[in-house]
Amino acid sequence: MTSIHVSTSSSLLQLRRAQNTGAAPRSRLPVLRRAVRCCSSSNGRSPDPSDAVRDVDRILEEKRRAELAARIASGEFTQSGFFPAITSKLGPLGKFLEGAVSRIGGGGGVGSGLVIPQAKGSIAAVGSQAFFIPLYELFLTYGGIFRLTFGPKSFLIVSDPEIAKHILKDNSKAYSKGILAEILEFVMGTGLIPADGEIWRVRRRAIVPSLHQKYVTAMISLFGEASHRLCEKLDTAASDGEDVEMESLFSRLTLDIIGKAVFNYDFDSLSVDNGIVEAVYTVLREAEMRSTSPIPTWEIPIWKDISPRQRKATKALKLINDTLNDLIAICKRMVEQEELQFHEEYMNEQDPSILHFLLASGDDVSSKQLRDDLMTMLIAGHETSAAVLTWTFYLLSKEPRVMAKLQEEVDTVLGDRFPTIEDMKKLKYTTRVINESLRLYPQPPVLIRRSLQEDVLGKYPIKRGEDIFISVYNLHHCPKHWVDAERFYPERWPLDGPNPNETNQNFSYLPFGGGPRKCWRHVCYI
Ligand code: HEM
Repeated sequence: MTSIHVSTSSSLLQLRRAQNTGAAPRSRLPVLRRAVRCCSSSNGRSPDPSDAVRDVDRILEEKRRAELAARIASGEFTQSGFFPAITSKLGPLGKFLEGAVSRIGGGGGVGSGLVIPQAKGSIAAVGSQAFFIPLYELFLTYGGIFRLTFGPKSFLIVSDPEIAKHILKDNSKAYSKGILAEILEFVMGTGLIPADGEIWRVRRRAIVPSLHQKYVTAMISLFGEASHRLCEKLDTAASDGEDVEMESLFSRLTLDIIGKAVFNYDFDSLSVDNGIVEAVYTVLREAEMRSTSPIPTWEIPIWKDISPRQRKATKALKLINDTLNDLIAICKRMVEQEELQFHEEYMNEQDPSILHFLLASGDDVSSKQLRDDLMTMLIAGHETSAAVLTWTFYLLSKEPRVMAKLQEEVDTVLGDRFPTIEDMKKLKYTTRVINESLRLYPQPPVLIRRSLQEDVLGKYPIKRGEDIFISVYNLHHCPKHWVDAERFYPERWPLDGPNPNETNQNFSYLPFGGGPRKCWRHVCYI
């Protein structure tokens, strides 16, 4: 059998750009919406797309960028009306900025003669694009740190690796998660992603040890089984000549995996649409809506009771919390009955989940914190992984050369087997493909922070309370750092070299963040 990761022996995944449907993106930050067509193929390799078409695309893109840069540089855009204009074009992030700006105070100038460059004007020229594209254009014009100002409020956009390193690592204690924590509070509470200070320190120390080698080994088997179920679904679609939406399928795949990996729950969302899956998506959509709403209606007491959307969200959240409570109770009973002593590499073979590890280690079952952490892992692990898979397959569909090379490696290393932890180390080119996909389309494309005290960023002093967006997308596309930055080229990192990360790339590459708040996924990143 010839297979690539979640692809199938008889399926050729041809991703094609969905026409602009105007549909709102489902996730909190906009992710790729692509349609995928499955059709039969003898060997799973796609034919070369027309070079001519690609050349035309490239020329048009270059022309569009040149025009936009010229318009920004000419001062055509005026500051008045800039915010509504930019926010309408930044998609969910833009609305999020607008909403956040109307809700929180902030902004602030600088305390010395040095003034951070300030972006001005309307961005009407950028058309209907994901928000990280206009932020990139602004970065090319205004540099590694600039201020987006809207009346008395403002945000700092950071695209400079040194400044990113300073905020994320060297002086990380001086920054909190700011707006992110405010927006996610209703769903994640003080879970590991939004938490700051002592709560974060205590919980990170409790949870990260659960990701030991034995757990990762068990998880890789789980990934294989879940991916196989997806492959079967794709094979059926292929033989029926059916269109499938890969973003949705990858979301279901990662939800199924996270459910098992974190609390031993089988969502089985690839096969059925049950109430809990819908509840998870209702809550995710509510988080997205809250991040984009200019008025926080959910804070108005009476509104919660009369708004059908609010009532639906509250009901969904209750269903998830009740389910989590049941799972905690079941797991607690298992822990009480087992004779296994807790130790460093503790793992219950029937239930290797993180929840089981935490309860066996003595975590407080009745605590809201435990639920917040479980919910955080459910959301953090599932959305990001689904988006990375979708973008990677999109890129592969555009580069048959890379696809063929990857497929050859997978066939050689795996043949017909499911992958093991040892295989992961041998899948070097496959890893580079994912590294490169994460470079071109990082998830999330921005990291959000707020300064807790005065600080100096680059040469600019900043005040306490500044809201900061570190644009990972800009860092990953910076033409100064990357040769041929827009090209999908996994070979840019030699196979016998180290795995690229923020340290060996001097904070020009940080798909998993950096410093103490880095994604713990890197702990098990092989
Ligand atoms: C390809 C997949 C993933 C990507 C690209 C990714 C990316 C990131 C990034 C960039 C951060 C840093 C956020 C910040 O600094 O504000 C982060 C943090 C985090 N991620 Fe991931 N992540 C992925 C998968 C996962 C999975 C599978 C889980 C768990 C099941 C997870 C759990 C977390 C947690 C708990 C944090 C917060 C860590 C802390 O603050 O101590 N992530 N992730």
